[in-house]
Amino acid sequence: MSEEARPHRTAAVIPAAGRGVRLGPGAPKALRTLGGTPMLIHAVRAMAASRAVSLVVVVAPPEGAPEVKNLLDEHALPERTDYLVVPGGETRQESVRLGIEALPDGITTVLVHDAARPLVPVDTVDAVVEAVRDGAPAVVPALPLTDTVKQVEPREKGEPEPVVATPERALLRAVQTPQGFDREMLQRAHRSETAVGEGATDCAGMVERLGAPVVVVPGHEEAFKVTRPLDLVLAEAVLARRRANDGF
Ligand SMILES: Nc1ccn([C@@H]2O[C@H](COP(=O)(O)OP(=O)(O)OP(=O)(O)O)[C@@H](O)[C@H]2O)c(=O)n1
Ligand SMILES: C[C@](O)(CO)[C@H](O)COP(=O)(O)O
Repeated sequence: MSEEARPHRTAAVIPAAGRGVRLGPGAPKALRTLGGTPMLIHAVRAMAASRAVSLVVVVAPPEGAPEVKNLLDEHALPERTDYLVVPGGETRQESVRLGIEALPDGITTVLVHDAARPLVPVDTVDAVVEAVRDGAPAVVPALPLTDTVKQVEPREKGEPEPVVATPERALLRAVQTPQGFDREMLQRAHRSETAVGEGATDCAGMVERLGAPVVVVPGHEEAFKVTRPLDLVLAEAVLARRRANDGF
């Protein structure tokens, strides 16, 4: 089948195998609740809300895969959305690779979305999918920064760190997820020794290491990552406001 005739099929891979060390003691972060529902379920629903997404691959904590499968069975997804659960790895990058390896034939576009970004709006998801379908091999949603950023020479904790540069803030963006990819490009990045390795904190950065173009579309304030305890307070407030606005 020619490239033009190939139907687009989109899957979302959700790495959810992290511990959530920065959030503090408790269950693995993806299983902690937000408004009474596990964060992971919010993230899965956020992906399934896009009509483009026909499959969600959840990468679960290795020992928690059966529990995650039960959770997904309990919380209904739209009928058009299938899901798979696979056990994760030691790092986010490894977990994403395991998720990609589980993708069936026929998927052409892949979203990679942190379980730790449970509140991303569907418009942001759709904007990413659209940009990939329009031909960009890698797409990231991102926002301009509000703080000024300094590059430093790292020192032991608590020691003053010398500043070496102040990048021009107007040229910087804070990158969110879901990040969207042409499937072959994402697979190439995860199989490449050049792309895999130290300092690659997102998949788009790995694609950049291959010399391929990555483009930015507007992100959303509510797509923030739940990383520290205060983020959880904010996430509860955003969810409560949404529920009040929706009248349930
Ligand atoms: N071995 C890992 C580590 C992280 N993740 C996932 O990658 C996403 C982004 O990672 P982060 O926010 O750093 O989560 P944690 O690694 O859980 O957090 P921390 O670094 O505080 O432990 C999360 O959905 C997390 O579950 C994963 O699937 N496998
Ligand atoms: C992928 C990411 O969310 C983009 O901002 C981020 O790099 C993940 O970093 P983490 O340290 O694994 O949370």
